[in-house]
Amino acid sequence: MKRPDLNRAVLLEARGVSRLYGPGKGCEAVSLRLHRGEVLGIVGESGSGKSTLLRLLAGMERPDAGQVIYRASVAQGLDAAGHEGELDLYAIGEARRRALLRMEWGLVHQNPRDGLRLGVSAGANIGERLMALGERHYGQLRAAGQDWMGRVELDPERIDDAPRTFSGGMQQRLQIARTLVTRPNLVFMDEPTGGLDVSVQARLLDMLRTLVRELGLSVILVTHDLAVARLLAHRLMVMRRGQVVETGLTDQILDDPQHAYTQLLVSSVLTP
Ligand SMILES: Nc1ncnc2c1ncn2[C@@H]1O[C@H](COP(=O)(O)OP(=O)(O)OP(=O)(O)O)[C@@H](O)[C@H]1O
Repeated sequence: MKRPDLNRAVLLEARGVSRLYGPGKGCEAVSLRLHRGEVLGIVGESGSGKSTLLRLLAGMERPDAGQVIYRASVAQGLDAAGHEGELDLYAIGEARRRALLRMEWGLVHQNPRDGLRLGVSAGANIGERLMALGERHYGQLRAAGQDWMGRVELDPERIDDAPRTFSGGMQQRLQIARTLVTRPNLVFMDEPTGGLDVSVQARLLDMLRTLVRELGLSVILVTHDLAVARLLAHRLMVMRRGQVVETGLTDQILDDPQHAYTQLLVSSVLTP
């Protein structure tokens, strides 16, 4: 991925967030900044705390300490100066937090079944998020469903089919369409290609890369797969036992890791 413009405004910021389930288990005093239009990859071996951090950042689990700040004004492309539009995620109410996730953010789960509604059609899965934003016109909802099925390389003719009739890779594509149709200001992805066959993974990754670039998405990406991180992320944060051990541009981290743990990770010794 191209070198990002680090002068871009900060969209999401974590200040010393912690959530520990036991010593070294969870996430401890993590600070980070995600700039608008940037993909930040959080990498580390299984159990290093990546998913815990993602839940804290996405407003799904309250940290024991620290703050998560979302700059709504930056999301809307407005001036980043001042504190206007700055939301302290855990100081606002639960309803507002949930609304953010529904209306402004997107979440791609590792398992598409966690992100889809299996009882309704593919088209309804895509249209539903638009309806939450106020779109009521049936023809437009259907057109958006077909358009997005095409964009994620699903056959638009299958718009009325239930997701459970799709393969795992197709379900993941549908989940991505459902997430991105509303053009979210911030997207969280948790192992988006995990659990799929290698050949299916490669195509999906290629498609995701294109969408991220075309839409200029701001993404927090959790993955243990360094090949996925290499392809999608501008910057990486390496976690070990709940702490950040190294942060930097993706190519720097992967080609010239400084920390001994990152060196092991990159040399594949620790990757499953
Ligand atoms: N709700 C919870 N209650 C107790 N322990 C938890 C909970 N969630 C996570 N943990 C523990 O915290 C540690 C970090 O887990 P986490 O899922 O964040 O790691 P991860 O890097 O995402 O790993 P994986 O890739 O395997 O999901 C693990 O030891 C896990 O067992």
